[in-house]
Amino acid sequence: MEDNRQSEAVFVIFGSTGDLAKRKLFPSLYNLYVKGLLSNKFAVIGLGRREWNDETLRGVVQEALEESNQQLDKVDSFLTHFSYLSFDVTNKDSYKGLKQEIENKEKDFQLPGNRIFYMAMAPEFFGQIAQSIHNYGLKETNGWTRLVIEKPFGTDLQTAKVLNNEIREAFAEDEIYRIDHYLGKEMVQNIQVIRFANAMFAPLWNNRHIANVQITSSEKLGVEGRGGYYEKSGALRDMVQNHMLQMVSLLAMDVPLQLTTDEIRSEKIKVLRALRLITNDNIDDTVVRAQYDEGTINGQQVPSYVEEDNVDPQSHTETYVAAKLMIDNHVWAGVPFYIRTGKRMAVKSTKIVVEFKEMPLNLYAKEHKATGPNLLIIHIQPDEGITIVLNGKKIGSADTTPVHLEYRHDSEDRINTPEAYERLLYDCMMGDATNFAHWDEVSLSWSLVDAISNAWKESARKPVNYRAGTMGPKEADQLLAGENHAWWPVEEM
Ligand SMILES: NC(=O)C1=CN([C@@H]2O[C@H](COP(=O)(O)OP(=O)(O)OC[C@H]3O[C@@H](n4cnc5c(N)ncnc54)[C@H](OP(=O)(O)O)[C@@H]3O)[C@@H](O)[C@H]2O)C=CC1
Ligand SMILES: O=C1O[C@H](COP(=O)(O)O)[C@@H](O)[C@H](O)[C@H]1O
Repeated sequence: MEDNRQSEAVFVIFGSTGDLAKRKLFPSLYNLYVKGLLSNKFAVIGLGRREWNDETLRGVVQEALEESNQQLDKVDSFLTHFSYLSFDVTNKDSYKGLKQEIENKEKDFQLPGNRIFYMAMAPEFFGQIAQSIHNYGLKETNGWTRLVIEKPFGTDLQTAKVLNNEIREAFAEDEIYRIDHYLGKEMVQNIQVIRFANAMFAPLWNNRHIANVQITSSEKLGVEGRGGYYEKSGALRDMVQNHMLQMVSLLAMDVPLQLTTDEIRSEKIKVLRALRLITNDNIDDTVVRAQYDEGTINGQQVPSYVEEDNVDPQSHTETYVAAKLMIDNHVWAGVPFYIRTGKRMAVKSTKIVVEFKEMPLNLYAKEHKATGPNLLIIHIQPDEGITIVLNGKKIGSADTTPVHLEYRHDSEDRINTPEAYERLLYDCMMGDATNFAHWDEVSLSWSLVDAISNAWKESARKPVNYRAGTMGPKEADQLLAGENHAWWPVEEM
């Protein structure tokens, strides 16, 4: 039985009139409510500058639930927990009204004083909001207080440090929950179970048996009206700094002493510390940056990146990154971790392929030349599951053939699979920060990303182009070819 007392809290959503709140936060809270994981004792205070009232917000929440195809049988009681306060985060006087509103809701719903402040707003406000929460006494309560912060956490190491210092003046590290929604995905969370709960993988998980690891996160979508943001971010900051490096660290971390937040984070941090630095000297051999050209997606002609709204026609912003990352430690020396991510690619897919080394002497390979390496494929999205690729005998023949052992979640499992945000909100209520990024992870990731970004500034090479609707530029194939490796065709797996 889950401990519902932990979820007896006020959720204060800064930016409740925005896109994230509507598409992700309201449906996730509702799912938790329907599943009984959110106690009946909770209140949500939505904030935004718009002159809305409680009814307007409740109407928007209801619309959000209808759009996300929820069963609406509990919606009326759910909505009674929502209220709205018109609020400008830059106006200090607003916080006095917010304090009063929180206290009123705590009285109305008989809450013990637990408060979650969720920043679903543009990052330039994060520091200021955290400090005002502290300065205006919103943390003075008999319960706990937690701060949930959306990405991006800074735009480089320097800005991330400034932001972190501002936040840390108001909240302790263990009160801060930095969202990386990939850490809420079912199969990303499954990486540790696959690795640490299976005798068949644990002894093989090192440079003696693994040839390379490939992580692909491809999207069909373009920048979808976010050109202004994306111009400054590019795929490097948008996807690599957070989601891709989080997956690398989960795949390469050593076995933690225990499954606690501190132990797991500490092992992940060691991986990030061991990442080989990228410099002007090795950038051209280790990282490929590219930008999409026009092309065809789902049978429709789509424009090139530089023709998108709010994008400079001369832009050099990368919409695709592929990189060969080396982890300079005892376990992984010599094993490339290849990552690639991009917009306007052939498929929407996130997959991890672990390629095992060939046997020293494989008699069948010699005879039949048809054996391939063993693979472990972790399907993160849209399909969820794992595939193990082995060599087997072709039935009725002496030839060998690849055999796929598949486990995919069936449709019933998938209906019950919570969305990433739902899991993360739940973890935050329970005080479990394991699947949130610690400051050390954020800062180490920024160090690598800054090194790449600086080397790009110095490099004579500009981004290459790839046609929209493809799996990226040929240069990304060359990145692997030098090591006699090739990208596995995730679009067909
Ligand atoms: N949308 C998404 O899918 C994702 C978003 N994120 C992150 O989530 C955060 C929010 O994104 P998103 O919802 O898309 O952004 P939106 O632009 O849709 O919403 C911004 C929100 O901020 C509020 N706001 C802006 N200025 C003020 C102010 N001075 N005082 C009070 N409220 C203000 C707006 O309310 P009003 O206009 O009423 O003032 C609105 O509710 C960002 O950090 C983004 O990077 C991360 C991953 C995915
Ligand atoms: O954080 C982000 O992630 C999405 C991709 O998320 P996914 O869960 O659909 O794989 C990406 O589209 C967006 O640009 C980025 O900000």
